[in-house]
Amino acid sequence: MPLSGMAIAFKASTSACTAQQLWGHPTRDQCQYGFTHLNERKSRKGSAALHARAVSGKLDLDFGDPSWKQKYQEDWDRRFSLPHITDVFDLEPRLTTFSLKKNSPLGASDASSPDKWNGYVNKDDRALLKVINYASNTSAGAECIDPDCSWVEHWVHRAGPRKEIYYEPEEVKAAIVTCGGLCPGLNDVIRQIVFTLEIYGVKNIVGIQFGYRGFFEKGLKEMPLSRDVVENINLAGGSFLGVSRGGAKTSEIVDSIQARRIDMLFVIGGNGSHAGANAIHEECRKRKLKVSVVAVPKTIDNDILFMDKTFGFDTAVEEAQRAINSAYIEARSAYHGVGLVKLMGRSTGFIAMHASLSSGQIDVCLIPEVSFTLDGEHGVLSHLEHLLETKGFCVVCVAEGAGQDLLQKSNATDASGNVILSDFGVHMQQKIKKHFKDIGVLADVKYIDPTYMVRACRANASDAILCTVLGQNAVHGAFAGFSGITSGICNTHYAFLPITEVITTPKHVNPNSRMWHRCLTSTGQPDFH
Ligand SMILES: Nc1ncnc2c1ncn2[C@@H]1O[C@H](COP(=O)(O)OP(=O)(O)O)[C@@H](O)[C@H]1O
Ligand SMILES: O=P(O)(O)OC[C@H]1O[C@](O)(COP(=O)(O)O)[C@@H](O)[C@@H]1O
Ligand SMILES: [Mg+2]
Repeated sequence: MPLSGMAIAFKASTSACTAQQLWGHPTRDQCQYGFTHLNERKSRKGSAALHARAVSGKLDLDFGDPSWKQKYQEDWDRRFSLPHITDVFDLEPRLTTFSLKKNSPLGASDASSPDKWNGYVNKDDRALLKVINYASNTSAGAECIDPDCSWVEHWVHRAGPRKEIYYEPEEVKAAIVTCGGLCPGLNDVIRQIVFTLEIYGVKNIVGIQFGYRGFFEKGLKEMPLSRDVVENINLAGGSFLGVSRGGAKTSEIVDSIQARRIDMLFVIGGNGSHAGANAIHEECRKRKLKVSVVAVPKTIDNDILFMDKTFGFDTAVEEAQRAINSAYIEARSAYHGVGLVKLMGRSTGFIAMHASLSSGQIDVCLIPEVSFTLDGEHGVLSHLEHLLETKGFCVVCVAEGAGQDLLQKSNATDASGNVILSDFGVHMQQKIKKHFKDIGVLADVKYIDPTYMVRACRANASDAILCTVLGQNAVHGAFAGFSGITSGICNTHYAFLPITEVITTPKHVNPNSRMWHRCLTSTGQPDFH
């Protein structure tokens, strides 16, 4: 039943559990290292009962209750249900205009013909987020909910094109914005969003320049986008639209969305941009604007919850390896050479860990999630001494956010409110130089900081594919009527998730994960305590 003009009727109230309520949940510290975090509490009868704390912000489980698992899963399903424009508007969908069958497209002209092409994702299709059944909570990397570490299903919604859509493509104005720091693959995502929108039949596509700023800063004009315009933008790094930090004025942004008559907004960005996208989505709902806000997670830091990886991360690791290799060559070729490389990752050590693992040339990898001491018998410096003595050289990789407890804290923040960190790379370089000078041992320290080189490059093949899929899925999500969602890869499957769930806290390296253990096995570094 095609719906011409898509008349809009508002619903009296939104669903019982609104995204606003979810957004109000307290930060879940357990998300850092798993889904849950157990704390022990005395029950009224005096026996010790284990309760899962804050699994859903409010859920308090009693594992003595035989239905705890059902309650947990119901809560999970509620949290991961996708906000939809029909939560606010009474709307009937129409058959999609997206078909890859060139001679028999679905849609008004062909609505009655049976569609034999199984190219659509059913609204109830889901993917399992976790597949390991941990036999014990002492298993490596175990993420347990109850003391027995019972198997619990965590489902997320499968991404992809739906057979029914909630927008008339010819009437749609779609906007794309890229926010935060640069990341390899931004242009690939922009390009695929434009391509896919055009396949649906959208004619009015614009780019918003320089992040959220483009919505309100005078002089920043919308950029008309089409296949012709974006055809080759993936051949270069950076963002064709420009990026920026700061300027999070939600009401002004939504005023601008309203004035420009934007129906779909695609936000490509990291944690901060996602928080912004969700605020825009909420404000649009409040103003009863039929706008789908769909995000695509971007960050070389790979710190977005539930995602296997974010686009740009693979490329960043590959580039980082080049810096590590140079540091290795310098250190290897010098008498008592010490190569030191600082890699991005303000609160997470994913790039440092993966680049250390992939290069195989690192002796010491230091990340924010794992504390260490520099001085003393068990400190990093004494280990470097040992390495110079035994193998004659060494290579150290540090993540930007590592060792912040050893440095003077600064209260400075960037335009987006992110804390500006003290430079641990420079500190480490000075400490190494001073240490070897003090003990009278020659050390030739070569420090490499490839920070911006790592993220200003073009996406590699694997990231280019990821960007392609995520960009396409973002458009499918918007046409399917979702808003306040993001598109990601979760446990090897492409999924839609509510933004509220992915921004509760940044994802971190789990020091008890097999991956970190593999990194330690590879570097051979001891505990620095
Ligand atoms: N909590 C928030 N609510 C609304 N907007 C935000 C929030 N945090 C950041 N932003 C905005 O999102 C944009 C990108 O944020 P930033 O932290 O710089 O990058 P990233 O999205 O990569 O994490 C900026 O314009 C910033 O003002
Ligand atoms: O110097 P800039 O542009 O503020 O960027 C530095 C930051 O960018 C990052 O890559 C993170 O960027 P995002 O927040 O955009 O994902 C951090 O690792 C680093 O601290
Ligand atoms: Mg960020």
